[in-house]
Amino acid sequence: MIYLTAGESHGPELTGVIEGFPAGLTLSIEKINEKLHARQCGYGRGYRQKIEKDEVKITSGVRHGVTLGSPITLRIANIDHKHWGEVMKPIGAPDPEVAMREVKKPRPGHADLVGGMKYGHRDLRNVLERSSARETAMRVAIGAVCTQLLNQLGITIAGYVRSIGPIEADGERLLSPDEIEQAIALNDLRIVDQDKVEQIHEFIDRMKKAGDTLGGVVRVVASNVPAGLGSYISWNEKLDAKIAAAVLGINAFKGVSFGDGFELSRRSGSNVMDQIYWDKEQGWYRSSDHLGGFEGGMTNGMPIIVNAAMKPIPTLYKPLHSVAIDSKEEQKASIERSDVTAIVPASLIIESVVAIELCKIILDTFDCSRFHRLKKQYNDYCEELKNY
Ligand SMILES: Cc1cc2nc3c(=O)[nH]c(=O)nc-3n(C[C@H](O)[C@H](O)[C@H](O)COP(=O)(O)O)c2cc1C
Ligand SMILES: C=C(O[C@@H]1CC(C(=O)O)=C[C@@H](OP(=O)(O)O)[C@H]1O)C(=O)O
Repeated sequence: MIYLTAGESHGPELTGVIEGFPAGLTLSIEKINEKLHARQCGYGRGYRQKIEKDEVKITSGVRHGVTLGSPITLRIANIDHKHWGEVMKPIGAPDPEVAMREVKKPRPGHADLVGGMKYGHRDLRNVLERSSARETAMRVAIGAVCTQLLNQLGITIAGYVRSIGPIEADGERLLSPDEIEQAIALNDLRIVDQDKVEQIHEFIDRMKKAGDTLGGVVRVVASNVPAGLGSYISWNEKLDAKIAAAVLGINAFKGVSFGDGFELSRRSGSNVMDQIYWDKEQGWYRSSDHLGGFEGGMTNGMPIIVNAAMKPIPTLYKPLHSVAIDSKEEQKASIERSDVTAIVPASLIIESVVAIELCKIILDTFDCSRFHRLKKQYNDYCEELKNY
């Protein structure tokens, strides 16, 4: 399976194409739209989310709700485009009467300056529009398609927020996907610790007033994943490495770890390795999951635990030092409408890219032309593992 996304933040729409997805999978549009809606929520988001109402339109690869095996095309309209029609029209010369809302003062932490230097753009809007995390709406839609395939194989994935800026809001133990779903349904921060909600709201409000921004850490847990996905044979077959690349492919993500993460490096081996057990009922299992479900680049049958760290949002309403690209005058960076923090939607976005990578490896490992056959092979494989 491969996929591609296209579209500018204030252009007419986002487009995604998935190729190599099996025929015969029943797909729910409602479930895709639920994820898109969830990505728009979360305390700390900016005004743009009040304008958009993300909904997917499927224009190929699905008929009467069932996948055909042909490329699936997904489209999401940018409602905000109506305010940017002349500035962002794909074809036709710009109207000299309309201000083009050019961006000339690159924002530190954004792709603005380097993107302009590399591609020769003199209006940094040409960089900003595609480097914007608006694109993640499409990755969530693609992730939602992949999640439906995984769910039908019994695999579940859930993401939540572990910390926002300096404030920790983590559960003490590893929660089950159901517990995570329940916990995050209770607040607009996707945090497990309900007692911290007020404190974090106040902190985000304070940052907003100060013209500053926040990042955070999220965790995604994938459960009921069979052992042996990925391979130790070559570096580029290691599934943990593929997931890490997918996570760092999300705007503003700067760190990724598995299981107990960097903390593992401070402990002795006896406190890190997940000891091996077997019983007739469940076959092979471990008594702990410090390593986050990976050994030798392969899943080991324990839940996959991915932690991912997001830097603060780079656009500041109290802007930082910059230099105008034409005049070379020292100036404050441009201000574009912005979120204070996007760590809440980010937990769902990371969930989505983990789903995409898991789906890809499953489709690479088993016969992917027909879902029914894939499922049979997959179940046989799981049975074989149990009897090893
Ligand atoms: C869901 C989400 C929303 C974001 N919203 C904003 C925003 O409103 N303003 C902003 O400056 N950056 C925002 N970002 C981060 C930038 O897109 C990102 O930092 C920038 O493209 C530079 O890429 P890099 O941080 O990966 O180097 C957002 C990121 C995500 C994942
Ligand atoms: C549009 C989304 O996020 C955008 C990501 C983003 C950025 O620079 O990454 C900047 C902001 O764009 P705008 O200036 O249009 O408000 C965010 O709103 C979205 O998540 O749907």
